[in-house]
Amino acid sequence: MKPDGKTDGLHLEAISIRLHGRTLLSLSALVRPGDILTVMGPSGSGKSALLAYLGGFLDPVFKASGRISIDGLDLTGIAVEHRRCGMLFQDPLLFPHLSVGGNLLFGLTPSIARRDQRRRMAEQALIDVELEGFFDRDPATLSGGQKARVALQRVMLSAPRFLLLDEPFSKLDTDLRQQTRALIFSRAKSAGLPIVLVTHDRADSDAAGGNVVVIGEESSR
Ligand SMILES: Nc1ncnc2c1ncn2[C@@H]1O[C@H](COP(=O)(O)OP(=O)(O)OP(=O)(O)O)[C@@H](O)[C@H]1O
Repeated sequence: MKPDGKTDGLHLEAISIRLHGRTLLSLSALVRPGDILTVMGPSGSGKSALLAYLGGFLDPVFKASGRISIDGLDLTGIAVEHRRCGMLFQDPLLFPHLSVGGNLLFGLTPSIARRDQRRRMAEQALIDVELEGFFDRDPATLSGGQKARVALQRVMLSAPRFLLLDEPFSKLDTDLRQQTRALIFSRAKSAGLPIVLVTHDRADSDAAGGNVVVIGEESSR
């Protein structure tokens, strides 16, 4: 419990997103550390807009209101670069001009100044996802699942306060999808991070623990 009397976690209070005068979504939720809130809804219902609002980079064409806080810290007015929110997308979006290690070092906070220390952290992050020895590899030579694991560790090294996942498993085939999902969920749980997950797949929401909000139902009818 925080000094302001609130429970730890990501609080979404009376979030509302509008587009051209129409309310796309309204929601309130608490996502506790290590828990996952799954957001589902038809195409165009505003799932990505919600993640963008939580991350602090919503296109100004949308009008949004509501309070976002994490562990009692109000994030609503905080700029994207200071929110410390980790994002994973459908595509792992690894930088093609950097090695796997370069991608991981990109995620590390500059406050960890010693180069050897930074490298050790990146190497350990690779070991943690069974990619030992991949530091100097070109990301283009990695499989989809390996790229997803590097993207996850780049995010984790940036010491996020919470994670936003926008269909990060949808391009992986079934087995790999299951494996990658389990890995991401267990890493987030052990780090005590709240997750907001956007997906179209019931298997994802079941694996995430079944805490689901469905948005945009009226607009799909
Ligand atoms: N920059 C923009 N300018 C105007 N309209 C936009 C913009 N970005 C998205 N939209 C519209 O806002 C609505 C919500 O879009 P959003 O991408 O959040 O939906 P979504 O639920 O994530 O869809 P999908 O499941 O297809 O990814 C849609 O009607 C979309 O066309």
